[in-house]
Amino acid sequence: AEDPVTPEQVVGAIENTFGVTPGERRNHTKGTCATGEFVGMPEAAAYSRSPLFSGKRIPVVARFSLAGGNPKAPDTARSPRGMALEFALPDGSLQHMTMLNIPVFGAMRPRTFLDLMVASRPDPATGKPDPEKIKAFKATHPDSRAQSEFMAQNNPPASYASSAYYGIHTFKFIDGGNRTTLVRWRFVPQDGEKRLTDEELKSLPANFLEQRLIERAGTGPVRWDMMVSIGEAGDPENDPTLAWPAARKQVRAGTLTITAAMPQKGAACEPVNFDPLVMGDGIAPTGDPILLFRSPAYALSFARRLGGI
Ligand code: HEM
Repeated sequence: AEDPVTPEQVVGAIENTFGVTPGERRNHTKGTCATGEFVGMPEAAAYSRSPLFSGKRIPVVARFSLAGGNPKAPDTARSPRGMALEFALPDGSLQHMTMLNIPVFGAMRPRTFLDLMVASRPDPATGKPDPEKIKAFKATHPDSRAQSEFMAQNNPPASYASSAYYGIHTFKFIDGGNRTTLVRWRFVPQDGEKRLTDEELKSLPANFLEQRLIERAGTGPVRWDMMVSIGEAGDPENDPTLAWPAARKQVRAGTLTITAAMPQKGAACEPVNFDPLVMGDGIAPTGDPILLFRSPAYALSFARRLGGI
């Protein structure tokens, strides 16, 4: 079905809801830079010819973030956390993975995301979103439910280092013989998943995620296992709101190691546009309308912040 929503409308709606911090990202404005490396496993090379899985050490620039355009969002906020990775592949090309700590997204079409931004705009009288508008949004957008349910049942992470991050979209792995496999990937923390308790949600200060990550990386490497689910015929390919059956074959595709973290100002991740469609050979996008929409939306946000707007 035709969806005439434009990146200008959506980025404009994000700006209207959160305000603009000149020179900064329109979304995921609050964040922390990190650096490290990735080493792929031969099991993944059986599905994808990407140099990511060559077994060589691949330098990584990473950025951890809080969703939303508020640069002062409290680290206890019940919003998604992000992990964005840029891999410098041995053949000179780049691979991006721009993930969230939730397994399913809250929109199957850009229109739903736009409607959420409009519904979340603070009421000038209270400075907060109007609960009636949020209620009406939820009632009219069933594709938003899986994400809200997950977030209601799972508190935010205690540290960026103790969270899993999900690619959410379905991607294609392409092997040396041009055979395509549908996959979904996620990064599972070797530190284990630790969430804030209800008590901590009330008592912790606004800023602790950056400091905890810098301290954790200072004590030694922080690692995640990259896990890949292998799709089967009939698995949803173009809908990021639907999970795949848990029984899908799991392949350990590699290990991400973060060795240092630092404030984003002036650090390597700051000027990167983590466009999820930046891909090397051997990995390709599906027709997921959210995945395809993200690229021009990020480009617009990137152009504005580079222009100092
Ligand atoms: C219609 C859907 C979406 C829209 C319009 C949207 C929009 C944006 C925009 C404008 C940015 C800032 C880009 C920049 O200035 O560099 C951003 C950042 C980000 N988005 Fe999305 N997004 C969407 C869906 C998603 C999904 C599905 C994921 C995860 C699977 C995701 C993960 C992230 C992350 C992790 C960042 C921060 C990247 C960084 O650290 O630079 N977004 N998004």
